[in-house]
Amino acid sequence: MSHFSFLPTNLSLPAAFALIPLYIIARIVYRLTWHPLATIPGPKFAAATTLYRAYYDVVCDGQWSEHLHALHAQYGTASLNTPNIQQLLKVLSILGTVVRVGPNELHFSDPNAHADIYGTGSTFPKDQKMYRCFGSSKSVFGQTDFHHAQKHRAALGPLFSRRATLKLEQQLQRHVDNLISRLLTYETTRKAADLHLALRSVTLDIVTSYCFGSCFNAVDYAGFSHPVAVSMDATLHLCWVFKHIPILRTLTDTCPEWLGLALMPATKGYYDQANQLGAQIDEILDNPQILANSEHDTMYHYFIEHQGQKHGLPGVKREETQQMTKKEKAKMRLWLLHEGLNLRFAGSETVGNACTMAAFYLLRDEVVKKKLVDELVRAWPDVDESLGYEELEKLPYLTAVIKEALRLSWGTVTPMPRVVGPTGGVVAGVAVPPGTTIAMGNTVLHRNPDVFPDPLHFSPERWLQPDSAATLDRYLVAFSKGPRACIGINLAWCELYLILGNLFRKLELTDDGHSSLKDLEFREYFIPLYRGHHLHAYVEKTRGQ
Ligand code: HEM
Repeated sequence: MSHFSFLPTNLSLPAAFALIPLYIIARIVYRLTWHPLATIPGPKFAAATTLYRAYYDVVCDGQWSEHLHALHAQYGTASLNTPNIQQLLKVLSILGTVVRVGPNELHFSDPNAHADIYGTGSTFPKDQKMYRCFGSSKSVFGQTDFHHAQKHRAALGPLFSRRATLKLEQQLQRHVDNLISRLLTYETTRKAADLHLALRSVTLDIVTSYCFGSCFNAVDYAGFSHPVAVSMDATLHLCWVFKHIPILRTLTDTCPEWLGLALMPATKGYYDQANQLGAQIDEILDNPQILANSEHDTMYHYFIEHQGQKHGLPGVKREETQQMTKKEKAKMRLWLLHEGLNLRFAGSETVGNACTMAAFYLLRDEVVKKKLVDELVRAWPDVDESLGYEELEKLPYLTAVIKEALRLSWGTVTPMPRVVGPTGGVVAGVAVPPGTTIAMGNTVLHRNPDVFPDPLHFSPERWLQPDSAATLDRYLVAFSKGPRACIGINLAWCELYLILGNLFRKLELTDDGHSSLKDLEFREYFIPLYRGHHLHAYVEKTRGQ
């Protein structure tokens, strides 16, 4: 929102240049004094310029979400300098729960703010300034406009319904069985397996075969280090550079690959994935009949089967793709590419992180691990039989372990920004002016000691209290909430139960002794990128049960 515009339009070029510093100074003065957010506590530098945020995003290598904790602590006790009693009361009522973190941006810490920003009934659009940096503006995730996104979700939603997930459970189970067999090969070598990469690989295989009908077999790759599984982290840090210098995003999207690679070698992972997925899309658009041979419905079936058109999107019938003009095909290709790249990413890193976090804490706490294993053995006495998702989800301790792992793996770690509409909004009792960007980070809510006492302690027991479903579940926001919540939530829950249930029923895992809490420090690039040693474990087959 620009509240300040004073430059005359008929200036000569040198005069205009001479006025630029004046314009910048005037804008800063305005932001610090007359701007509608001027009375909200927060660092003056952040109120003056977005360079403040860029510093924590880019220079500090993804440290914004950590810094937010410090800001709320600091501005919860800040001394006030307000000119009148109304303003004083206003500031006192919001003190500590909201901080002005940018010229036009507020961050909230009041637990109730989450529902106001993201919950049922919220129609705030996503903030384009951030979401465009991911380069997937045509995907469900990248659609910032609320109503457009709802159409898109309606077209893709059935692929991720509970029914659709249950239908494909056996396929998921095959990937999990493969993971268990691969991990068992480490029993003979007596080497510790990289669980972080193993779990990332199985979730990558699951999401790719679920959404695209084929996968990389990343689990079979030596050391679980398939290039795609590894390259996702290698590319992600560029997103904040793209956010603060959007022209670089445009250049990456439009320039030839060789030039993009020469200018930014770190984009190789992105190009590799885009090329691989692009080849599959081309094959389907050229010969859509191959969809008929697919073992099950995929993302392509949901778009290239009239579903898209039904919901007002550029969907086509299978037989119609051959009659599409070159331009229409290119449009369709880009759309499918954005969707595919996003689903591959959204569906593998997140589930992989949650599983790794569960394993990390279970391997450090014998008491918690034993409770889980005892429950699994009771429910699943014969390990050679299989136990399905619908049986596993009835197990209270396993469910509590998963919820606690979701809480401490955060889901996304970057506060997801939304923009208040032209009539303004109210968040946690604070009136927010039109056009303001608002957000509340999952780490801030999941670490709130009033909601989750001793928040950094992994305690499945907190989810087993008689009233926890009523009191705690609404504050577990790893999947976000409301109309823009995670569309893959059913698939994710199914994966979490199958992977963790099988892992801790069939294998005896022992930490290799090199992991510590320090390894949980992360760089924040929408999702957490852990800095430390990957979790490794010695693997044995479960015995005597
Ligand atoms: C533990 C696993 C997962 C977690 C914690 C998680 C978390 C989230 C969160 C927090 C959002 C909201 C993002 C935002 O508002 O910008 C989201 C959106 C989304 N997720 Fe997930 N996710 C998980 C698994 C999956 C899976 C398995 C898929 C599909 C393969 C998926 C696909 C999506 C999509 C397409 C969106 C965009 C929805 C929209 O913007 O309307 N996610 N997810």
